Amino acid sequence: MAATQLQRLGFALAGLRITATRTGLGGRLLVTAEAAVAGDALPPTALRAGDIVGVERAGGGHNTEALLEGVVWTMAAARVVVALGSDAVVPTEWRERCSVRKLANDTPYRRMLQALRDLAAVDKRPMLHSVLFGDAQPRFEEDADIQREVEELDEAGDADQLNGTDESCTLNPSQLAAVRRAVTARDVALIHGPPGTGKTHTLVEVVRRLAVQGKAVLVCAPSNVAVDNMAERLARKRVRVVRLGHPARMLPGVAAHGLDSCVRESDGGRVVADVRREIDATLAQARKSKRAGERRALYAQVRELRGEHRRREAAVVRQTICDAQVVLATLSGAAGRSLRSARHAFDVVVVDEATQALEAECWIAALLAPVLILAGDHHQLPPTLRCRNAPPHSSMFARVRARFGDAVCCMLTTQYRMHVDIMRVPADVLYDARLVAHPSVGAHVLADLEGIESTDDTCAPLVFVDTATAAMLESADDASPLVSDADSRLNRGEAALVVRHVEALVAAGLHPRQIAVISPYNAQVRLLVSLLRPHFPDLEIGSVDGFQGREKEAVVLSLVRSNPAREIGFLADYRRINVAVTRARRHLCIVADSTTVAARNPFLKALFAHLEAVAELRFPD
Ligand SMILES: Nc1ncnc2c1ncn2[C@@H]1O[C@H](COP(=O)(O)OP(=O)(O)OP(=O)(O)O)[C@@H](O)[C@H]1O
Repeated sequence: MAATQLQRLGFALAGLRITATRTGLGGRLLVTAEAAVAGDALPPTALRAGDIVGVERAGGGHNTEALLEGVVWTMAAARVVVALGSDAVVPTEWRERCSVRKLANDTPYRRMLQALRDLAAVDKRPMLHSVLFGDAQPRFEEDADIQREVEELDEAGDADQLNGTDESCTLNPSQLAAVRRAVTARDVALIHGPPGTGKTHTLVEVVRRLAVQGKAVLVCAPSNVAVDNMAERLARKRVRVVRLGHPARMLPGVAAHGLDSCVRESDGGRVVADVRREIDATLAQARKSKRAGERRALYAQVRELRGEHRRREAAVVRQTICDAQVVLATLSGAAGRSLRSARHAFDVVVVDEATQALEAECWIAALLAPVLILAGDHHQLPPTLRCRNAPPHSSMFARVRARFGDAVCCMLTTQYRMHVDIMRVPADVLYDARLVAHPSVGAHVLADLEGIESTDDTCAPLVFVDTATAAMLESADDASPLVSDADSRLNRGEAALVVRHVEALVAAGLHPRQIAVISPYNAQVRLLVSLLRPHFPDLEIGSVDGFQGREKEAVVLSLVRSNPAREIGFLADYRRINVAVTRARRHLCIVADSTTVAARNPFLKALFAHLEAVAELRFPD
């Protein structure tokens, strides 16, 4: 498709001119492109920092060979900066007219496939693999000396916290048990963290203790955000971390711990930077030179310098990785070039959000160390698979847990988020009634917050607006141009009720930033955005799937489905409903048609019975 057509869909920027090139971190060629008319803003686009894109000459849409692949480095109103490979040369004739188009990214897929091939080629199966295949029991250190060391670390950790050298909260008993189990694992350990139970907090402590013991630790997660979260928290605990990955995909605060940045700050890195400057100067000279012979010689010099740059940089990268106590990367990033070429041996690999990773992604991690620690919650949503006919799958975490149960898995049992009424059904039905609310949150409601008026809404942790008698039927989303939304549904009646509820919460004194409006259906999300965003720009409105891992003081949930056939589509996945109802801290309002949705599976049945018994009930007409 031509770049101009793609531009209309938000996937390309056409008619650009290149206004600057310079060598950036990692020897990448940073290309700045602006609108052809100087000073004009770029058209609206869906391109974001971190996207994989191709730079091509204008009209080059049919010739993918003449496309330079790179990553969007920064995006501003008037310019886009793309990081190309260190060997890239942008032909002079592209400079006046070029396009940037988004490319499909099959790297994660290729890396997973490679991990499975590597797994198949393993000669002598390590014990970890035997346990992961279910052929051997997981083992834990029972050696008295090691146990004593673990206890000493408990005491040292507590002392840090008491002395104020560690600003974080102490570990509760289930967290402490999970930490002890994880640091004594000889092959695999699982940490099961239901919503709000401090899974990441616990995992950070596991990693810190392993680092103190002198173990080389690799920390992974399926998403960049989850990796950055771990990196930030570990750095705050003064653990020496290095975060692998493209800086354009890291949170701004984490980029300082990025490999590029660590390399740049090192002595060897400064020499590399000198070589880079020499490359830029020689390139500029070559571009200016009018004599073909001289130009050829200068380009040859650039090639040589680039070789030297690569060699020196590889050595500094290797050293930086070896010097770090903890290396962090996405699961896919762990299969990338920097780690492969560093050939660094890790003692332990830790994977956060492991239930959001595909089994094959987890094998990337499992191939990199003899001990694997996975943390997650198999009762929340698994990764999204775009293939409609994909067979049902479970994560490595869920599979290993099903095989070995409590022999391998420690569950965190105190949650620090929800009022007990909000927590009750997930706690009883999914978490074996073992989940309890910490006293600091168990009874909290919105009215306890400063400046919030006491109303029926702000004093109620649970409100159920039942549309069963109101004939508010769902409809299909005919307006969406996207094929993927063909099955999406909306419900205008529910949307109006959601608007009314948000208005009431704001009138009682809540800041819109303290509220989230969520729905399982994208069409309903779009409708709610159109109704609410103009009045409440700070209100967060999104899909249930996109809100996993997040929380707000108040959540308004619209379940949408209302039809005579009582079809509930993907609401039937109890994990989606679990995520939806466990995001609120003090107030959850559910807008739904009980006749359509209730009693369709044991979880929904228990949820609606609980709503009828405990929630503040409303019946709109
Ligand atoms: N032992 C503790 N004492 C006091 N507060 C705690 C403790 N452990 C965790 N918390 C608090 O609980 C909240 C959730 O912690 P964290 O972000 O680690 O949880 P999580 O389980 O990773 O979250 P999610 O449910 O989003 O996966 C944080 O505000 C954290 O400070």
